[in-house]
Amino acid sequence: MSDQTQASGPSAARLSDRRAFLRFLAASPVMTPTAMSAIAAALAAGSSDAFAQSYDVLRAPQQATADGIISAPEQALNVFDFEPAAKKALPPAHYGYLASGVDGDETLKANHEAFSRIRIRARRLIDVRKIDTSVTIFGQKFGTPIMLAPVSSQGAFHPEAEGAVAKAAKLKGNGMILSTVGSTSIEDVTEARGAPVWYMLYPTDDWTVTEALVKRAEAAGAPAIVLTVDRQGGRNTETLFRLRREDSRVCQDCHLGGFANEVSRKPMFDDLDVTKVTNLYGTGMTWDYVDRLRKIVKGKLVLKGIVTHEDAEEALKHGVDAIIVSNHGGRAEESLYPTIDVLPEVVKAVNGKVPVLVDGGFRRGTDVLKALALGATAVCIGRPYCWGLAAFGEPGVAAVLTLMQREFETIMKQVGALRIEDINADAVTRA
Ligand SMILES: Cc1cc2nc3c(=O)[nH]c(=O)nc-3n(C[C@H](O)[C@H](O)[C@H](O)COP(=O)(O)O)c2cc1C
Ligand SMILES: CC(C)CC(=O)C(=O)O
Repeated sequence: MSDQTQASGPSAARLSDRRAFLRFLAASPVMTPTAMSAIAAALAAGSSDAFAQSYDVLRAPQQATADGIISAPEQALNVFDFEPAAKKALPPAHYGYLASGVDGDETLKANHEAFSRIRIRARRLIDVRKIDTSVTIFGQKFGTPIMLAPVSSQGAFHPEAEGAVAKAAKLKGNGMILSTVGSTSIEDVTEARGAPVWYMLYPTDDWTVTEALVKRAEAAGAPAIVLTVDRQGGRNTETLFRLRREDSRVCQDCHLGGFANEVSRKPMFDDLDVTKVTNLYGTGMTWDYVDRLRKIVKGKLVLKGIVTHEDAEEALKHGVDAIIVSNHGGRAEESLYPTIDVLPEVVKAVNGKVPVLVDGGFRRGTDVLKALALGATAVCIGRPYCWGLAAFGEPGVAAVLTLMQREFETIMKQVGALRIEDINADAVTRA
């Protein structure tokens, strides 16, 4: 297994000093004699899993904080712990921008809730001590099938913005997709990630500008252009508006709104003449636009925001190289089906011809396994890594990625899968 998947926590140096480590464990208020002797035996046997085995007992006493909100990334038990920490760290309007769905947030909530209707079938008596979680998409190998979805304006969450995210993604082996309206240029993100990143395109209504964005992304090495197609109808981000009642300060980074703001401070539009551009979303885009883009994109063209088999079939006809099943994390339309529930119809329509990715509500390793079992090639997460970023910068993002990866590896072993390809429909059933 790569170093991308090792547990964080007490350093290797501390682990190598067995006696000090055992003294440290013995001092823990939750340590039981049985757990203590199991850990001592594992250490004596030189097991590289010693820390993993002891981790459950170790981390419990580190948790308490005065207000129940974590104050360091290593205190987190799961990714949910980062959300209140992000809320505490951010001005209300910035948190509102991150948290918001649309209308009553029904799609947003449904995305995650839907995972509990899918149950996992555990398998026994398979030697799962060594597993491989790597996945290759478009010839690019990642250490994990958990990718980072494009999230705009990350400067609103942390001064290091997408740069911090890219560094954590490099450390943990996650693929990354940069938003057109990111706070950091693709050149800087690529350097921080140490590898090419995918570029998410919001089309403008000036073809010259759109073409220049694509060319710049490809010149920076982006193997894929990800066209987001689910923001054409406008939206009502009510949670954001509610929190802005508490925080009326203007923010150039995320919620001032309007095209001028969105491009004027975003580095991908530097040096471009944007005087003719009036819109990033309501551009009247149709399948003709996909054809036009297909002709100029030299690498792979991906559509993000597909939620029906009809559109998946159409996408294939138009030469698309991959699909991301997405409802924009519940930020586009209200009352949509959860993405995990529409994934099977898209997978069926695509029939293995191109990779199918999915995002929306992924918070647990088990969520990831369920999607892969239902035919996804990889999954993307949005808000969770931004919670980590907002609360603690790069170490926060790294901790979020570590926790999800650790949970994913655990459930992979529990279903007896040694490689990503071993995860199939037999691993899940509808509740
Ligand atoms: C604050 C925020 C900004 C986003 N910005 C973009 C964007 O610029 N382009 C895009 O295609 N999707 C954007 N998304 C949607 C994500 O790419 C992704 O589809 C969604 O966050 C996945 O759901 P999750 O947050 O529940 O993981 C954004 C999401 C959030 C929360
Ligand atoms: C509105 C855009 C600037 C970013 C986006 O896609 C989002 O906030 O969901």
